[in-house]
Amino acid sequence: MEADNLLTLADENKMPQVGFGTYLINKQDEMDAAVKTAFEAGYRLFDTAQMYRNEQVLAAALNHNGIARQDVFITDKVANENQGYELTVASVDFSLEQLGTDYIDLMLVHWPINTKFFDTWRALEDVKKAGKVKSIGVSNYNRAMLELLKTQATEMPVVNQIENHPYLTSQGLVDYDHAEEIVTQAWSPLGRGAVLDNPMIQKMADHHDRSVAQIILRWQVQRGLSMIPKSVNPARIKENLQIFDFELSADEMSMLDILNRNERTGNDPEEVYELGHQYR
Ligand SMILES: NC(=O)C1=CN([C@@H]2O[C@H](COP(=O)(O)OP(=O)(O)OC[C@H]3O[C@@H](n4cnc5c(N)ncnc54)[C@H](OP(=O)(O)O)[C@@H]3O)[C@@H](O)[C@H]2O)C=CC1
Ligand SMILES: O=C1CO[C@H](CO)[C@@H](O)[C@@H]1O
Repeated sequence: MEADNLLTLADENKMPQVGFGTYLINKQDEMDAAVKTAFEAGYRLFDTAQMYRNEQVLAAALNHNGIARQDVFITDKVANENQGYELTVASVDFSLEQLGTDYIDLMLVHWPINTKFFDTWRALEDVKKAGKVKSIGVSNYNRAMLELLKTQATEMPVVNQIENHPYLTSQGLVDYDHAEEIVTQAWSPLGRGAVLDNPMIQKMADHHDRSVAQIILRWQVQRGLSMIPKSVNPARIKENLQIFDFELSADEMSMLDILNRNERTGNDPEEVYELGHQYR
């Protein structure tokens, strides 16, 4: 895979820092158009999940656009309902079928669930050993969950995909991930639009002649995070990757850092861990 801005993961695999989120893109024509624009704009990472029910749609879109498997990095996630040892292994096989491939670049545990915690991870370690996935990671894990995983894991996750944007900076977790050589990857990096009308970020955007989204994504790049913004709008798909040709000052970075409100748009990982419930 040739791509700009590759990060080297702890297992030595390479992953693009900015990827393309596909949640809620389920119609084939919409996926075809989004993948075309994204690939042409330079995206090489595509983020899907068993829960999104769009693995097959994504694979078809790559085919329809003549994009070779080895030219992209595919992230997938084990759905809550598929957790546990046997179900996880079977679900990875099903995902491979849906994606029409014999390997997945990065497979994540979508959410931590107390009763399935170690068995699901052991299954991912084994499917990696079997060569079905190149790298393994987690999503929505806090520090305590990562510390717990360490007590029994043979190998640790190389990526922790978490909700992260200016209203939910989770700096303590980001620092912990970094110290443990785990790449923090921001989901909903634009807070699903919730941060886009912030008047202070707008002033910064005006100063740089950029959009608010670009300022936020650039802030994440300079914090060292990976991110997977989603858009179906061609202009927005492109602008979300045009963030490597300008820089925010230390003062601008600090200003964005202090906007944190610990405000989630999605589920609280601790609640999911305890209750093992499905998504809201
Ligand atoms: N691991 C997990 O538990 C989770 C993972 N994810 C992953 O993260 C990806 C991204 O998160 P998502 O929740 O989609 O939220 P995002 O923060 O990426 O925001 C997407 C929303 O912002 C709009 N948007 C995108 N770019 C711009 C822009 N430049 N200017 C203005 N509006 C913009 C989009 O609309 P439009 O399409 O019209 O441009 C869409 O409504 C998901 O698609 C999924 O792959 C998401 C949630 C949970
Ligand atoms: O990946 C995801 C997409 O969004 C859902 C709704 O918030 C999340 O629960 C899920 O983790």
